[in-house]
Amino acid sequence: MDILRIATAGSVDDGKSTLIGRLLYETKSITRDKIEALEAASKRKGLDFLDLSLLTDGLIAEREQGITIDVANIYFSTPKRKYIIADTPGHFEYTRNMVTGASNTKVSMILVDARNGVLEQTFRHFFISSMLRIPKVIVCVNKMDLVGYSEERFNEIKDAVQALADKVSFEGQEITFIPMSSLYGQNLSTQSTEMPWFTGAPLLEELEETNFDEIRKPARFPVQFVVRPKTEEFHDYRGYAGKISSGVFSVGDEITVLPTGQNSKIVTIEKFGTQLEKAGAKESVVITLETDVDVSRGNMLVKSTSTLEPLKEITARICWMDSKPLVSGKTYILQHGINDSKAKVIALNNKIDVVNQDTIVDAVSELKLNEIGEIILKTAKPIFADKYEYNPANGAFILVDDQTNSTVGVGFVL
Ligand SMILES: Nc1nc2c(ncn2[C@@H]2O[C@H](COP(=O)(O)OP(=O)(O)OP(=O)(O)O)[C@@H](O)[C@H]2O)c(=O)[nH]1
Repeated sequence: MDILRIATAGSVDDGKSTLIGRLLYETKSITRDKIEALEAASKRKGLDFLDLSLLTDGLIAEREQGITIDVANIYFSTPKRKYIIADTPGHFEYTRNMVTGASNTKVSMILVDARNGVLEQTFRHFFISSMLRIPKVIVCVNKMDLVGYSEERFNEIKDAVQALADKVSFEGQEITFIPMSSLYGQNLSTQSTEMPWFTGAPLLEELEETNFDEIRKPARFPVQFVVRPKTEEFHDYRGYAGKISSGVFSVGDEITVLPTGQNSKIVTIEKFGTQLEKAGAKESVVITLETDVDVSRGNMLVKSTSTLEPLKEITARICWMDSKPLVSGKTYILQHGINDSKAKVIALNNKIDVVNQDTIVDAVSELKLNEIGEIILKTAKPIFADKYEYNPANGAFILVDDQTNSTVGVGFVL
């Protein structure tokens, strides 16, 4: 069954947990015992209605103990498809956690509290959704009950968000606006009774209708391990084990080994002892080749029809995650898939001005915690990355501080 992966974002108290909780409730994704636990927990809080926000994360017990979880994947399904919602609270975690699932996140839901309208966070979330090339953004204008279900207020917010979108969205990105009340279930799984002026689809229908043909991505296979059994029988065997990062490889495909540029042909693709005709992104396989080429851990096999140029100088957009700022001239460890290399920041081109909702500020001297900017890196070893825009699965990397060993930035190749 088709799986749709959704990222959610909003500011504190916009009603994200309530929205997701209600979506689970209305799609009957919650078991009877959980509803009973929810009723009891709501009652203990002195509420005379179901506090659906407690459902999110499926962590009622933990919530009661006051434990907060920074990211949770929530699963539910309808007869049509399965859904995975990545619920992430702050903007910082949002960036980091979205990056890991970014290449297959198809929808980003951005919540706006109808009373507050557009905030700095809205711009940030919009910007990140666009930067991550998420094809569809649904702007959920929530708490419409608190503004009298006003069409005028909805249009005001819609215009303001559209103005942000005009600045940062990419060609082909779809943007949809839905006025809703998560608390009262207006425009969640059914058409709102309070907002007859809204002619669009409710949220669930919008999600169900979302359809993205997986664009053909270039085939990339980072070699994690060379299989060379030391027995007589398998004396000549050479298998290359790893996880396909994007695209599809088939038996008979002409491939090129990076960085050597040697060419060969795929003879077998094996997965857990089964021979496959072809395998695609995220599958862990062992590939054997027709000729004896020089392949070692960290090399990459690509289809010869869509090979790539190894990079030693990388222009990238960086989200900075460390309290110590990024400065020009400093050297970090760049980790791209299973490969790493020393990388020196040779230029800091610009940064995003979130406060003034502008995309570019030139001539910057540093990138502080949570700032996003464009830099140029020089690496000691070649990196086999695609442009993120062209192939997200092979276009992102992290920067690690070699002193503290912590991840200090996430980068997207431009
Ligand atoms: N009136 C009204 N209140 C809502 C609506 N949606 C959520 N709320 C209330 O707003 C408050 C915050 O809701 P949550 O769902 O916890 O918000 P959140 O965005 O998940 O908040 P964090 O978990 O702190 O990020 C709660 O008191 C909800 O009951 C709505 O549509 N209308």
